[in-house]
Amino acid sequence: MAADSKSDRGDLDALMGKMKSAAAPFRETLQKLHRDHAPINSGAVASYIPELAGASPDWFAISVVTADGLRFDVGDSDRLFSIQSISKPFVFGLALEDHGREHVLSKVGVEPTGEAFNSIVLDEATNRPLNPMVNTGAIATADLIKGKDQAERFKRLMEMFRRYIGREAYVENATFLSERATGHRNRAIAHLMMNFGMIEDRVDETLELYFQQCSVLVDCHDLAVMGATLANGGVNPITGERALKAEYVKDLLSIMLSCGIYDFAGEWAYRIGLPAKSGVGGGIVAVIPGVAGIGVFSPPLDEKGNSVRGVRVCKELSERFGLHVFESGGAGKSLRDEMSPRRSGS
Ligand SMILES: NC(=O)CC[C@H](N)C(=O)O
Repeated sequence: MAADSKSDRGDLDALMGKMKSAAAPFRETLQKLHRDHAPINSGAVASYIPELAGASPDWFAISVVTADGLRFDVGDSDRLFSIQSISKPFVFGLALEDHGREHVLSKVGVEPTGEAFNSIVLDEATNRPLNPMVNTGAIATADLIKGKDQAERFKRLMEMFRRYIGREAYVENATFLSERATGHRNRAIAHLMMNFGMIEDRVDETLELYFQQCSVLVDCHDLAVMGATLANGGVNPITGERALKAEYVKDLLSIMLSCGIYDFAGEWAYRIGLPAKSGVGGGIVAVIPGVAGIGVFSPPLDEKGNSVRGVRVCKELSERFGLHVFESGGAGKSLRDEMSPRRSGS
């Protein structure tokens, strides 16, 4: 997308949150981004979970929420959909809070798989799934969530999502039941891991919890708030409530950067360079550390299970604003520093 440097500057100001009055040009940029990407008609809506097949390929939203609480929403930004795999880093964060880093890492690794999200590959040398962003590792992570019984584990999960999205979190029952009835591959994965002693023997409970976390309803704006919460050191910038201990924010972001986009993660890190997570419901959350969260929602997926429009919108935003976390300009003097009013002291 071509744009003169003057309007880029205005967009940047809005993104920086330095002047509330500069918000309008950035909103226009997002509207144009939405208009430009709406005609894309490649990709296919996920259907392996029957309930997802009813999504319209035309639903499309882009949201950005800055770490200091400015909000930008275009398109179908309040249409609810199931969070699916985007739940994975956030549940991983709760497991870290429940057990600490070393115990969690003894149960699930942090190596990219280069495999599809539902791959059955496990690290037999260390007796762990490879990372918490693929189904094996996410089921092992759900196994770690503490609670005296299933109800309490579920409540703690919902409470965690509430802190990130700033309102009560709900599971969409139809999606949950649909995946529970058809999730034979995940069931097989869980039993295989139980056989190897990678997870405890409450396998049905843990699978329920995993299917429930995937069925949490969010809209695109919620995704941006979740991303902004991570961008803001774990504190939800809209409610001011802490959702994650500050010490674990980097755990989530590093694993999102290396493993969040499955077998496209390497290319994503190279080209787009933002910690991110996608889900088969069509959502993508991306984080500009210290600056903002980005949410994109569009159900048609590419062959790797990532939203086609979502990947393209994130790529365009990253290139246009130089958002790659390793953007040249110097480690200490990066654009990110300039973009954060608090860090730059302005
Ligand atoms: N990539 C995804 O979003 C996958 C999540 C989905 N619930 C599954 O387990 O298959």
